[in-house]
Amino acid sequence: MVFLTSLLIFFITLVIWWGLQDGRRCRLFPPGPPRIPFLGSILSIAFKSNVPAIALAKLAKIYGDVMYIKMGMLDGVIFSSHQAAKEIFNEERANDRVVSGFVSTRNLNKNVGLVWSNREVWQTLRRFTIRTLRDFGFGKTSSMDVVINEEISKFLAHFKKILARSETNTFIMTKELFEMTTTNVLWRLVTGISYDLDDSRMENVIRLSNEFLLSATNGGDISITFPFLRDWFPEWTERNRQTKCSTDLRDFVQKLVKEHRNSHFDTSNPQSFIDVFLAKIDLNQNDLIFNEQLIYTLLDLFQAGSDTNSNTLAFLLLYLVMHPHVQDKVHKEIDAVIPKGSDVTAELKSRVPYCTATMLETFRYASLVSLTPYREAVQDFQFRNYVIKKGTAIMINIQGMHFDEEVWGDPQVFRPERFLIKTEAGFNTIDKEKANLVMAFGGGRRVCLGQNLSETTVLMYFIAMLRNFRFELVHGGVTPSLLPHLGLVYAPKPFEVKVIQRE
Ligand code: HEM
Repeated sequence: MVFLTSLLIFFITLVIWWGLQDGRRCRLFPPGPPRIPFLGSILSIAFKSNVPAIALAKLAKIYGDVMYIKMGMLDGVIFSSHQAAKEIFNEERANDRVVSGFVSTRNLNKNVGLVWSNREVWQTLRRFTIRTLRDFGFGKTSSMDVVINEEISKFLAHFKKILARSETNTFIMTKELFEMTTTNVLWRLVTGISYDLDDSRMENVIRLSNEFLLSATNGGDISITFPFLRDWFPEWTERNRQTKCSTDLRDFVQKLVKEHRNSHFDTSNPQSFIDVFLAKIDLNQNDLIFNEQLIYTLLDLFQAGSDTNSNTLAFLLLYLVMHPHVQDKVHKEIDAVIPKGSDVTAELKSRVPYCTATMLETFRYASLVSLTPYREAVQDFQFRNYVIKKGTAIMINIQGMHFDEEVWGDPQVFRPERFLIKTEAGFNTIDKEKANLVMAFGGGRRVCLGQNLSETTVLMYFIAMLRNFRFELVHGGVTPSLLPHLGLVYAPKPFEVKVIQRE
């Protein structure tokens, strides 16, 4: 009994001591939910929602748009309003990425690639990549149109073959449908290669990339909140799976570069991004450009670009199936604006406001990347009246902002009309102010490098698909779920759909 009482007193003293220390440590930090030893605020988050970004958005309504959060061993500040995001995007001391947990596993603890590199390496590679890809047509509407249209034609033929196999014209829609074709668009611009849509080697590589992206959570991933658990329980914490996927993906890219060097490579006449990179390596003009950086840059472009566009298109079809009146309006606009037999071009964008609004609403509603990949405070700095300490993770809650009732009014409703305003002449046009509130691609100096390509690809595939088909719920079938598979990039759950070929 004496022993138990002493233990209880010891425990209570320890908790009080911890509380005092914690209060002193966090005195100047932004406000946040209560913390307990070891777990921090994890329970407060878990009680709010099983979707971390939604839970954090609910807490932000209580504690404010700049909120301190302790998750296990991670100190983080969550930015939950457009104003707060804008302010932190301008903060030079919050531009680095946090490199730990699954990121360290993937990048072997090195400062490499585009997405998770920092400082000079990131600056050099980002500048070089944007410039070189632009030379190969990336971001230039006319060249992208040609590539995308060729891939769309291949894809439509492939899709019709899939449909022909079904007597009832129904099939299970998965995000895989668009993966190969949208990866081809990107990969052609980066490597010059376009794969067959049933190429099994590429299918396998895309599967590995998916597996990696779905193995981690966006917001409080255990590999970052309790990094030591990765060494103790590599299977349970997904470390083994992530190591395997990363090794296999690296092997694929290494082989690709080798094949490229052996077969296509001519320094004087570069045909793709890889060629220019290899030429730079050979000239050794910049000691930040070397083989390993090429491997990780390609890996980053591949992983950042393959799942994102295809998942967006799958989400888009899901929303159209669930909202047939939106699909009717899309069809009406396409039929009125695009003559039969003509190509779908990016230039059309200004003439299809309803389709553009539907795409924007999809970016908002799907919130594919729910929180921006964590950034890190590289030194202590003052933000509003608070101090953000060196090493704090900076998280911008994209999904939270996309579902903020004060901004959108009815965020749970899929309603493209929210992005439209009428011109004086009575035509619909995109409300630019509203469109700028869609944060799907992040912002500031680390804004998504593929935004332009994505918007063009998604819009052109969307129009091409809807011009040819109508998508409907299967009568008597299971109602599709709007809830996504969680992961670093959200994915729609498979759903059954009936496809009707349009005249
Ligand atoms: C629907 C499609 C896409 C979405 C929603 C998306 C979203 C994002 C987001 C939220 C970020 C983080 C930005 C930040 O920290 O502020 C990002 C970064 C990035 N994205 Fe995308 N992305 C998409 C497509 C692509 C494509 C097609 C590419 C390929 C070129 C790409 C390449 C990158 C790269 C390289 C970064 C890292 C940028 C940096 O840290 O400097 N993304 N993306």
